[in-house]
Amino acid sequence: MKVPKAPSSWGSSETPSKSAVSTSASPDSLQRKKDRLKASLKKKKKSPEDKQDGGRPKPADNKPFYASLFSHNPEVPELGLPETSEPSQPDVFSGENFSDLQLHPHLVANVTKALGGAEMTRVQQRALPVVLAGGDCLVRSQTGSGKTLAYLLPVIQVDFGTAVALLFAISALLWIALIMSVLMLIASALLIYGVQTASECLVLTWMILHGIMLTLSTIGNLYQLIATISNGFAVPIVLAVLSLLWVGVQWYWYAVVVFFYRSMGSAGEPARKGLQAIEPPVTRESGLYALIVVPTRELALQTYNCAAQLMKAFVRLVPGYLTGGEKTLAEKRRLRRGLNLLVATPGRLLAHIASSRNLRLGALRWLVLDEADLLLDMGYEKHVRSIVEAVLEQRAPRTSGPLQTVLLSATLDDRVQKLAGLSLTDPTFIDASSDGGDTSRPEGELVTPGQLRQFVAVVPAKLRMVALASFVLWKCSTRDESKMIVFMNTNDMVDYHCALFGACLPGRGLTDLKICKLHGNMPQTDRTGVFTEFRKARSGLLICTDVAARGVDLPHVHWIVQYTPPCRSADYVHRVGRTARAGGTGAALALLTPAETGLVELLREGGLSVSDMSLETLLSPLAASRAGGRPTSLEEAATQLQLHMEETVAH
Ligand SMILES: Nc1ncnc2c1ncn2[C@@H]1O[C@H](COP(=O)(O)OP(=O)(O)OP(=O)(O)O)[C@@H](O)[C@H]1O
Repeated sequence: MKVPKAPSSWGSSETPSKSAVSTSASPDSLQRKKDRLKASLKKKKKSPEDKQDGGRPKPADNKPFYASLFSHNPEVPELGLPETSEPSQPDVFSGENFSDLQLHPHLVANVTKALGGAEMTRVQQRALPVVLAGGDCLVRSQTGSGKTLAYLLPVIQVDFGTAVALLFAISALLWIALIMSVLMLIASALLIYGVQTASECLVLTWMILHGIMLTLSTIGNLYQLIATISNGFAVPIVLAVLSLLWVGVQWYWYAVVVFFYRSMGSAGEPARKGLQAIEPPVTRESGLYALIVVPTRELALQTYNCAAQLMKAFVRLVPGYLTGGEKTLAEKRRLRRGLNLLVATPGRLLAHIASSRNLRLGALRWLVLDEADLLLDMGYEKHVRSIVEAVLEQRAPRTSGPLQTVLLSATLDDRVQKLAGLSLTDPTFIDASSDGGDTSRPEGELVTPGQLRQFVAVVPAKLRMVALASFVLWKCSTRDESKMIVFMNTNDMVDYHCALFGACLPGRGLTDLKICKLHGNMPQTDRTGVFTEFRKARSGLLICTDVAARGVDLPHVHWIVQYTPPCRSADYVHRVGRTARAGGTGAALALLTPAETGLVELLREGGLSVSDMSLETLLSPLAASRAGGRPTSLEEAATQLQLHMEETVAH
């Protein structure tokens, strides 16, 4: 495999030179190794080629080859962190079920099936009633706590009020009566054809009685007519009332039957109607009712998939998505055919609002701004403002009713509050980001799932790549914990390490490990392919930039590794939030150079509990392996792996 050369900005620190000194980190062992190495070098006479090559030794004659990985490294500071910390129990669930909210049964069934459980998370339990009631809402919650459903369910759902439930029960009973009547008709037909049994005699009796009632009713109506004509009073009034009641029952019956037919796909009058309950029924021609704006393409695709799954039972409703990187013409075609719910990234959405006649916002009832702080971080502030303005301008409130806006954000800084001021009217603030929804929580406090185990390892820059390779070999060879995401800061780093690990690691026992990459410089089709594939996979290694750090939901990820530290402690929280989602377990490791240990202090100040993972622990899986049929030391094993990687790059 062709491995790109290391980008110059970081290549020097990532690719140690091959010199002939090997030491370990502690001063004593360092000295011992130096002595041993000097002794072995004295025995070896330098060849002319060695001299030409700056005096560097060559890995010849089956002699062990030492690189300078363990020498001239800066001192690793003592962080004073505990070695391990016990993860706490997941605190994300509320103890209440989706069915407690009287959502449409089809929707509850869909959600329960999709999630494999019916219990709501805390943010869902707090936000769903507010959003269902139709009010604007500002939601803050920890990563992976299920915010998406907190707004998607009310948009799609139909309220199932008590009165409606009663009517539904009555209509079910009348249905039973109707079915019985049909059965009786069939039975009487059989009777006419000469088939007689005891039950058919009963049917016959019922039919005779029914016939008598109908006859009496007809006579009564006739009598009423005659009596009215002859100016009588008492009898005609009684008969008129009875007649009216009878007509009323007939009409009620008719209404119930009609209602029941309609309720096969929907049910009743909601306090705030979801898409499925709007009258006249929403079809793809009805226009756009719900608009969800998200910052990244992956998140758009993921939210669209979630909506499409929930809307499965409601065949008339059509969801869609618009993201940058897709073909505009295909998107225009999709818009022309009609969509009721649209998930979009801001840039492409605005382009369509400006240029596409088929994207009309006049009927819009729901506007959702998801990951609002990231939208602002990514420089979409102007876009979002223009989108909100276009919505307010194009909507026809008289026909479409009030606009409901939901804004979701991990942080609530001034910028987010300004955006909330622009788009929300008298919003309810829901903070489910900490136990008990403590809204007095300081803004700077970092919240990660309690069940997430977090580690930092201080690793000299030269050793970072081999430490990562060793960690991947260690964790991805065990079946239980073999889905891992590694975050790096640049696209070039992702390309380089993905190609390098893809070439080197399979030969070291990870033959089945799927290694893939994701960054913003890849074609959209590749990005979508990788995202979809890694989502479905039970194991694999994804090397990526922060394009996958926010909002994306990649199930069953066991380890998050931060190969380079994030720019802000909030970004650390988002990265590690790709594991231990929705009450699941997970672990995170940040590799820091001695110069980067300031992050630990930031995390501690933010209230996070991180443990120490030593370099020896990281490399120990290599030392346990056998090279050339004999056990190797930790340094030798690490050096061999490093050289293997260097030679792969060189050839
Ligand atoms: N009630 C629930 N029970 C079990 N799993 C759930 C529940 N609600 C959501 N999930 C699952 O939790 C995962 C995270 O959900 P979601 O992506 O909505 O979280 P989020 O809060 O938006 O995360 P982030 O902050 O990373 O954007 C998804 O896989 C989703 O299917």
